[in-house]
Amino acid sequence: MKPIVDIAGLTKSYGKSRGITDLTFSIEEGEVFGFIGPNGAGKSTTIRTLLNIIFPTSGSAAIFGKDVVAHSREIRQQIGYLPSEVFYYDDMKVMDLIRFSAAFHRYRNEQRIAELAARLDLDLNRKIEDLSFGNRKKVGIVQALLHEPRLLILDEPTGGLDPLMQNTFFELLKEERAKGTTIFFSSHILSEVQRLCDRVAIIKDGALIKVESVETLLRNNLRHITLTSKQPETIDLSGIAGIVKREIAGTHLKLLYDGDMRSFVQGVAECAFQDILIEEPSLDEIFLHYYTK
Ligand SMILES: Nc1ncnc2c1ncn2[C@@H]1O[C@H](COP(=O)(O)OP(=O)(O)OP(=O)(O)O)[C@@H](O)[C@H]1O
Repeated sequence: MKPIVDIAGLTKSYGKSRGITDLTFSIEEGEVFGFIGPNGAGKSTTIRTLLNIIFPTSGSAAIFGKDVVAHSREIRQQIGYLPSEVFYYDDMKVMDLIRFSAAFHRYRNEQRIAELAARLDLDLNRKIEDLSFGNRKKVGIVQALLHEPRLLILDEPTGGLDPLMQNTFFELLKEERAKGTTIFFSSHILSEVQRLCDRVAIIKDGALIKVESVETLLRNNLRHITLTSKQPETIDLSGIAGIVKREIAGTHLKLLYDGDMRSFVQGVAECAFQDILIEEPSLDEIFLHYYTK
């Protein structure tokens, strides 16, 4: 079976400024595929090139087996796209904007619009200009989902949504996935991508670092561990394998640990400490530790 998104040597430079360089990867039908990288890595540039909003400098991309430049309009009909920043004609009512979008996709299902709006707690009768950033994002989500597209392309979709709304949004995506919709989802938050995606492409400085299954990514156990103690220098962790970095700051012993958490907890159980904090490392640290050696 042909991939639903097929990117080959895709390069976009903005004059002197780097955009993306020689990206090659593909997404299979039905996959939830994460696109992850720090700010400025090139995620939006890739997505905007796929949508033919900007043109590639070299290389090519195909969606549904069709070249994205030559067939952009017909491709767009079957895509739901949520841009990272949503700009609208402020003077319009939410409902009018959504109907306009539905008409572009030749989709008539007022009930689906009402259902999505209710799930997201979005008032369809408000004017766009009266909406907060988060509520504008919800309008974008309804627009992206309403016509039940074959492929959803979401650029940093959760920005501006509060945690409760993020949960609702993830529920909606799971329902779409269950219908067989392919989802391409960019983010700089690893935990968010882990929550939903089957595979991820990792991008940094405009170049692809790796395409990896989330399962493999999760097998990486890198964690920040902070032990609080009156005398952190007396804590003896010599019996624990996998401590990558160790530093003392005041009453804190800060560790970067790459190993089995049960072994760590067992090893540290007899030590004199008052508190323990275990945190996920930043994406940059994961890149540094696993991918740029
Ligand atoms: N219109 C533009 N003109 C010039 N340079 C640009 C333009 N858009 C993006 N760039 C540059 O291209 C690179 C990739 O930017 P891009 O917005 O694609 O990254 P991103 O991964 O989406 O980041 P973010 O998470 O901050 O949105 C950056 O160095 C950025 O400065």
